[in-house]
Amino acid sequence: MAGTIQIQFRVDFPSPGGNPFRLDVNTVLPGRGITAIFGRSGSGKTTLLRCFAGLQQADRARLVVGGETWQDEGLSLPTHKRPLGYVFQEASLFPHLSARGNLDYAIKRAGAECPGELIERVVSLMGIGPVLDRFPGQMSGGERQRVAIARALLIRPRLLLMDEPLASLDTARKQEILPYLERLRSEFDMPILYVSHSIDEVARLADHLLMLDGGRVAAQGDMPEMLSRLDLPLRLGEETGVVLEGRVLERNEQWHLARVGFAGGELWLRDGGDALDRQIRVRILARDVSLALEPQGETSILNRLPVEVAAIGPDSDEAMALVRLQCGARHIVARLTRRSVDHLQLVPGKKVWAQIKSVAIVK
Ligand SMILES: Nc1ncnc2c1ncn2[C@@H]1O[C@H](COP(=O)(O)OP(=O)(O)OP(=O)(O)O)[C@@H](O)[C@H]1O
Repeated sequence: MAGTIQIQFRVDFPSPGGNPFRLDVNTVLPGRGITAIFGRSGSGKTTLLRCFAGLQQADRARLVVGGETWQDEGLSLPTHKRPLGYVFQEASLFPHLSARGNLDYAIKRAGAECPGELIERVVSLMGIGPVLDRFPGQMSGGERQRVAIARALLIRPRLLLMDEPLASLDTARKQEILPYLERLRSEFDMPILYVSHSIDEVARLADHLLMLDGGRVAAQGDMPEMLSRLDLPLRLGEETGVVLEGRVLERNEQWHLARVGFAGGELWLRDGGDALDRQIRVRILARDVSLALEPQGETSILNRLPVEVAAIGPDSDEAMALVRLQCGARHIVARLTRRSVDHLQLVPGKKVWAQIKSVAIVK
């Protein structure tokens, strides 16, 4: 299984008088793209990343990255011999060194060849040219974090671990740094494991989603598909929704709208300035989807799609229910009152019309 990441970790934290915790994970992850690790606080996300890095002792451990065994019975590469980058919530830069000094230090420490071209490429990718001579105390939180990511990239890792890299930043700084992470995903062919609490970040960045619950893998799979499942302990409440990947088919200048095609049909949405044929991700929140039995007449709603009820599940709010809808080859989710589900006599297999109030481009 070259090109994959095979993991098996078992860690026990005894807790005298409290609840002991066991991380018990045995799975295979994709060897490319961004895998988001998602789960409630205390589900074991950081412990799992620490196992990857060899920072956490495990009772049982096996780690094979792209065909290379980093850990198995009788073998455990020490942390500094594992070709990985680790980015934490707070950029852990040396305060007495400039950004450039921090990068040089990391390169020397890794003892690896680091060609000038790679340094230039990484500095430009992370947009840190203007701050190279500044010290961490003279940079914004977002700039510091970009330097920390650049530092991780310069050791030419085979795997990048990111533990809530945006969690300490305010919303504006998060928005500023997200495009850099997208470029990182598209320009560096390296698997990234990305721990996040934020479904917005997951929707925007992830290709694959690993859900942890109580130290175990609750589920994993393709990110858009995972977000449409009702059987997972995602508990996103108002933020429940799906992500669809589509292509810009038409841009209407008069109305500033764009027509986007996806595997389940077409949607009109506010033109986000994306060029024709460009691949984009859109997010449809379940609360913005209502259902009708007939293709109704006049309405202000732009998007109305024929769908089939695939499943009905509970919501975190007792008055509400989630309805998973098959829409061509994709799924969308509607959040309705339980009364409406009853009133429309919704059952799996029933054909209805989904009216979508708002579709947002994920950016
Ligand atoms: N060194 C340790 N000794 C004992 N228990 C620990 C240790 N490290 C973590 N734990 C416990 O293991 C469980 C998982 O912790 P972990 O930090 O991996 O969770 P997490 O999913 O990353 O949480 P959060 O989202 O809050 O960061 C928690 O119950 C935690 O208290």
